[in-house]
Amino acid sequence: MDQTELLKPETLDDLIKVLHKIFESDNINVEEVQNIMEAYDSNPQEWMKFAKFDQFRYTRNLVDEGNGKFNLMILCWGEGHGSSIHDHTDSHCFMKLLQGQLKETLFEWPDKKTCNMVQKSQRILQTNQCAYINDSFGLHRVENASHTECSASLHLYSPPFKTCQTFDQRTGHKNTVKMTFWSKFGERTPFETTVSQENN
Ligand SMILES: N[C@@H](CS(=O)O)C(=O)O
Ligand SMILES: [Fe+2]
Repeated sequence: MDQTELLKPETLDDLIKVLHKIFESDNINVEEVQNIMEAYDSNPQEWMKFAKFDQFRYTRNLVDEGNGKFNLMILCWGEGHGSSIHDHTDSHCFMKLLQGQLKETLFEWPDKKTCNMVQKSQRILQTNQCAYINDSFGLHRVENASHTECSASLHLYSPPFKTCQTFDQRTGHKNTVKMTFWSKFGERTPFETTVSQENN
């Protein structure tokens, strides 16, 4: 067993250190990363400085650039906020709930004849749970279905990516969209670089 599997990260900083160690290798064990992320008990005091909410849509807040191997970010979901149906640009995507709940709906990749997109499954992710997806699993949409509670999730993408494809649920038509950060390392990103955010 790899040594990192035995460690429980006590803080977010601890978790980031362990992730750096794991991603030094080019062979990623998905289950190992998922277990480590799940083992961290979310402590809002440790991540509050990154969690910047917007009134209208979910925000992406960069926490760590993982030595170029991964991007770690906190997504902040106000009541009713959700993403469009999208892919993950051939990257690994880990998603750990830090606060509240999120509903994840999986879809099949549309084929040429498809009009309405085919829904595969749906689940509710609970605080501290860590989900995983890559393009071979299909596409997903994530929503904070609550009308009274906001949610926050910690996402790790490896390798990092700057665009993804979004899909129209009724037609299957796709668009490439830029993905931008609402804040980086706790500082609000200047306005010019956030105008094209379109996935939310
Ligand atoms: N993959 C999405 C968030 S989610 O809906 O999984 C993003 O990075 O913005
Ligand atoms: Fe996603």
